[in-house]
Parts: sequence; C-alpha cells; structure tokens
Amino acid sequence: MANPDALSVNRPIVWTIAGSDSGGGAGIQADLATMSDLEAHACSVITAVTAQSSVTVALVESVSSKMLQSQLDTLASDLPPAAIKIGLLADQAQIELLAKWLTEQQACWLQSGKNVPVILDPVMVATCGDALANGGGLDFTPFKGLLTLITPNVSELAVLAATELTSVDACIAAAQKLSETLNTSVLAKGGDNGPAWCQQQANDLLVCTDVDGISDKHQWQRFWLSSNRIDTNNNHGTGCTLSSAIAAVMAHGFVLNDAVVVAKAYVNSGLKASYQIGQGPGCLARTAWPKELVDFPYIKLVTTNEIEPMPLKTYRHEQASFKQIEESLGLYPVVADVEMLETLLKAGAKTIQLRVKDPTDVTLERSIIQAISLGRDYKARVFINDHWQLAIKHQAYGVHLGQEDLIASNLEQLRAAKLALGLSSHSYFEILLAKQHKPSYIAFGHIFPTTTKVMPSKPQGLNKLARYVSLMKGELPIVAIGGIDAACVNSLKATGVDDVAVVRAVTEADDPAAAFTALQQTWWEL
Ligand SMILES: Cc1ncc(COP(=O)(O)OP(=O)(O)O)c(N)n1
Ligand SMILES: Cc1ncsc1CCOP(=O)(O)O
Ligand SMILES: [Mg+2]
Repeated sequence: MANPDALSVNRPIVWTIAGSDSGGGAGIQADLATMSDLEAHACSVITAVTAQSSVTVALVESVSSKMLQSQLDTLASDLPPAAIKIGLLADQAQIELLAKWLTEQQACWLQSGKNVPVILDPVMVATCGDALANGGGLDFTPFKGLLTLITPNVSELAVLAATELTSVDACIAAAQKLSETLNTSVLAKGGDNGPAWCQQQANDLLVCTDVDGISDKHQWQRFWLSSNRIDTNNNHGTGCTLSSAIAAVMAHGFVLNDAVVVAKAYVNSGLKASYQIGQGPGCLARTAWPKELVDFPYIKLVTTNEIEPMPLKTYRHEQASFKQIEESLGLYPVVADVEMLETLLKAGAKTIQLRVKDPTDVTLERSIIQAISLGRDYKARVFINDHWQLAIKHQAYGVHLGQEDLIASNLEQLRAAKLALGLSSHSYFEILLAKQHKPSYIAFGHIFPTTTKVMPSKPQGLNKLARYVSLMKGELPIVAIGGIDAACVNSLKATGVDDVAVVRAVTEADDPAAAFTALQQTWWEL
C-alpha cells in the first residue's frame, strides 16, 4: 500500500554523475546516501575512482570516455532522471562529453515537455586539502545554458570567476559574473574562510536567474541565506550532500529556492549529528527530511543599499511581533464587496477578508469604511487585502498582504498601528521570508487549482501543506487557501492546518450564507 506520508507517490529517479570516494564520506557514496535518505531512487554515473581516506587522496583515475558515455546511455533508456547532480569531473574531455550529452538530452526532454533540473557542484579539492581535479585548468563554459544551479565554495568561485575575493562586494560580483557566464543560478557557499566568513554564522549567497514557478519579484534577485555556524570538523562531504539534496528535493517537485533552503536545513541537521570515523574530518549523519525550523536559514534580499549578510540576532530580537490571534480564525470567507460581506456577517462569520482588486474602483475607501464598521457591529475580525494605508486610517482589525506587496508596504507603520498582519506564501522559501516579519498568521496556497487568481506557482497539494504545517507548529497559525470546497475540508483538517480561507465555494454558491454556514459547521465538527 502507498505510504500516505511519502513525498512522492513513487520515488523519483535522481542521478549523480560524480567520483567515488573510497572513504565513504563524500562523492558518489555521500550522494547515494543523501538521495536515498530524501526518498529518491539514486542512480550513479561514475566519472572517476579515488583512493581516498579522511586524511589523503592517494590516487585519482578517471573512467574512460567509453565507460562514461555508456553509463549515461544505459541509464537514460530505462531509468530517466527527474533531476541530476553533477560532482567531480576529472578532466576537460569529461566536461565536453557530458555537455554534448546534456545538450542532446535537453532537446528531447523539451520536446516531451519535461524539465530536468541539473545541479553542478564544481568539485576541485577534497576536504583534506588534496586536489581531485585539475580545477584551475577546467573550463566549465560548455555547460552554458544547460544548468539550473552551480554551487561553488569560496575558493571554487574565485577560480571560476578568475578573480580574487577580498570583499563581500567582490564575492557578490563574482557570483553574478559566474551566473551570467554560465546562464544559471548560483549558490556561492560561504561556510569556508572568505570575505563573508563569520565566526557565528554561515552565509551563502543565492543568485537567482529566471527560476521556474516562483514569484516574478524573486526572480533575478540575490539573497543571503544565513544559519548559525555549527562548530564541528566533521564536514567531509558537505558540498556533495548539499548539491545532491538540492537535486533530490527538486525531483520531488519543489522549486529551486525551496530545494536550496531544505538542502541547507538537511546539511545543518546532518552536521549537528556528524561523527568522526578515521583520523581526519568525519562525515555528516543522514537525518531524513528536515523538520526543525531552527535548521532552516534566515533569508535577506541583497539590495544596492544593503549588501552585507544580516547578523542573525537582528532577526531574532530587534523586531516586535504583530498582534497575536487570540481565537482561531477558523474557516472564513474572502469577499470582493461589502454586500457579500454583510450577508456573511449576518450568517455568523466572525472572521472575513475584503479583497477588492479593481484599482480604479472609486468607491474603494467607502467600501473599506463600511466593511470595518460592519465588522464592529457584528463583533467580527475584518481583514483588508492590499490597501494597508486605508486599513490603518480606518482602524481595521487586520491587513492581508502578498509577498510582492511587502516590498511596497511599510510594515513599521502597520506594526505601530497595532493591526494584525497576514502574509501570503507559496513555498518553504516564502514561508521563511514571511516568518521573519513576525506576522499574525501565514497563509499558504494555492492548495488546489483555482480560477479566482492566476498563480505563478503550481498547486501545492495536501502533502506539502502537511510538511509546512508541521514545520510551523507552535510558531504561527497557517491558513490554507486555494480551490477549497466542501469536498476537501476533511482532508485539509487531517493535515493539522490551523485555519482555512475560501472564495468561490462561498461567493459563487447559489446561497452564499447557507454554503458558508455548512462549510463552517463541517470545519468545527471535524
Ligand atoms: C487568507 C489569504 N491568503 C492569501 C491571499 C492572497 O493574497 P495576495 O498574495 O496578496 O494576493 P491577492 O489576494 O492580493 O491577489 C489572500 N488574499 N488571503
Ligand atoms: C487569493 C488567492 N490566493 C491564493 S489562492 C487564491 C484564490 C482562492 O480562491 P478560491 O477559494 O476560489 O480557489
Ligand atoms: Mg494582495
């Protein structure tokens, strides 16, 4: 019987194209362990065999071109990948061969509407300091346009961008240049010594290109991803683990930005439980899908005014929280006009959102005043969508904003006015971003297909919802939205989600008041 908690119905196939580490801590061995731990079926294409322990690399021998080609072709015909991670490439001939193969394959995948993410970890040196490939001499430009993400550490970034990294500015410029040269997103890892190095925290820089399935506002942006530094020498295989985790998470259908934050949490959790096995640096433990919020990074958008990563204590202590929701929001309607709002308040709604989307509506302010006043009459909590200045002016109970609106809104004014704040999210990445503002609740969607709004992201489904809910338990209420009707209320409740917002199931019903009462009754009785 299928496991209802499984990430995907069938384990997705993920390939690792990398070198064997006879010591078992890095390379193919770390990749297979990671992919399998993250519920993927791992296939391997071995590029090189290394005679390696935790203290030395004694010998590296690349496989023949014939063997490399044969592994690729044999797997492709029976076990096609949902995502690919590339690690050690021993020489230029392997880069050329793989780039040619990927070019041909991507043309086929494109024809069949398939998008296979390719994550390149440009391995050059082992943790013990010995060279694995002729890194400085390798030219990765044949991969231009073929990659989804490249994950260099500080020294690899310096080699790839052919520059010295002496400042945070230089790091950002080098990552940006690499992104443009290879036409790919870049995760520049800051765990090792370098300009963004900090004793207390590890700061990675994510440079996004046109990432599939995320908000327009997050594309072509740069973000610092910061975590507490985990004090351990057992870091052999960290880069291999990170890149194969990113590939495995993407194979389960998560967007790139989500895969990066989940993989970082996976590595953090693995480092905490890491162990020494030989005389040198030990390796990461395999701790399954990350479930602890503390392991996920803080995210900061890099702007022209603020380029430095943020000290984590600033996020934790310096901002006040928005109003706490004392009594659950429950199942509540989101409506487009005051008439419908009044009908539903009369039917007993104690929470409701006014969502007026017409920017030319000359009656907007009047509608907002009426909605807030009706809310007071019926002792209901009225949230105003988007129009935060008017909500402050007329003292609404709360405001609901999208991630896009966050950029244009003044959260300090909202905080000072003591309004409740709800924030939308569509992914792990956006949940983490929203949480940093300490809102009153986070809405998550769309759970099922919806016609109410054109969404850049795919429907999330119940399985992902359950993961987000369990991550945020005890932190903030999560409100599910999108395509919700009487038929799915049961299964939504089973995810443990706190509250539910509905549009069409109420507003397009023949009798909206009756539809709302029935839905709410079902929700409370479950
Ligand atoms: C409860 C709830 N969740 C999500 C939304 C969507 O808000 P937003 O992302 O700002 O999009 P628009 O509603 O403005 O199109 C919501 N309104 N309410
Ligand atoms: C505003 C919004 N944000 C995410 S989904 C959605 C629309 C939900 O509408 P419906 O309940 O009719 O699917
Ligand atoms: Mg909005």
